[in-house]
Amino acid sequence: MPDRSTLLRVEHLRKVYESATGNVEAIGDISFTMNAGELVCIVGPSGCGKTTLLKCLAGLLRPTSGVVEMDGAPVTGPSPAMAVVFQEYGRSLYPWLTVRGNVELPLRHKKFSRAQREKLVTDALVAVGLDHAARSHPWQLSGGMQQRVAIARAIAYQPEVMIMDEPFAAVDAQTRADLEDLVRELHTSRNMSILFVTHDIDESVYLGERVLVLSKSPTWVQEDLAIDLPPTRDQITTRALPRFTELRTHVYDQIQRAKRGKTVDAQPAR
Ligand SMILES: Nc1ncnc2c1ncn2[C@@H]1O[C@H](COP(=O)(O)OP(=O)(O)OP(=O)(O)O)[C@@H](O)[C@H]1O
Repeated sequence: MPDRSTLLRVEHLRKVYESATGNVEAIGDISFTMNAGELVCIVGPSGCGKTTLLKCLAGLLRPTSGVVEMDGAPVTGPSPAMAVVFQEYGRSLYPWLTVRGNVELPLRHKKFSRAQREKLVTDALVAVGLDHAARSHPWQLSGGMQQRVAIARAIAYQPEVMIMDEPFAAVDAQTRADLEDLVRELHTSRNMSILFVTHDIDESVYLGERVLVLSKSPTWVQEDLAIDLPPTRDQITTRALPRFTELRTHVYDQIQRAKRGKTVDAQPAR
């Protein structure tokens, strides 16, 4: 039985960027919770503050006000409980290290024996289907394979939550579908808690157990939608389900309303 206790709590989060040319209120007032073992997707109009939100959650940016808590403790800086996978895999991997070296690097800050480290790295590379490429360098791999390395690095780190910021935006459609299935597989087989930010409405519905739809900036949570699709998902059959179409249409409609700045009645997707 998966553990479904509260993992992440965000309450009245607000972020204002201050600069000489004026202040930008990126996040108005965001509150939500995420349970351990959940896969939650976040979508919203372009520029609505998704990246700002993730940086605040990951302790990379200090909120102007409000609270972010992991396991009941306030997040005040980068936390070993979280691993972040960014869109720009090219810039997040070290070209002079091998695939294995890249995955192993963050583990050097944890108190593992060499044997434990090697086991974690091998296990993570197997999980992403890259054990055969352990001795290659990132620049010898395709974009999709490089993003798998970044994901392996996050898995090996054994975070309590993996935070992904539009991780597949820069890969081709076929690779993207494979990587989406990898994320689903990590979630279902390892019970990984994943917070996944995407521009792509279909991707959010295909992946998520919940989709948080954000308003336009200054941002709040316009809808917290339960995705009641079967947990075993498949690119062809799941996307062909009438319920998939209903849900993606509903999210699309919410985002159109968000762009127009309309207040939305929390109509369930029926
Ligand atoms: N460092 C900064 N200084 C000032 N304003 C910023 C800064 N970073 C982001 N912003 C502003 O905050 C708002 C939200 O930006 P953010 O990048 O978080 O949105 P996003 O939803 O991730 O964008 P996109 O959909 O384009 O990926 C935007 O108006 C942006 O211009």
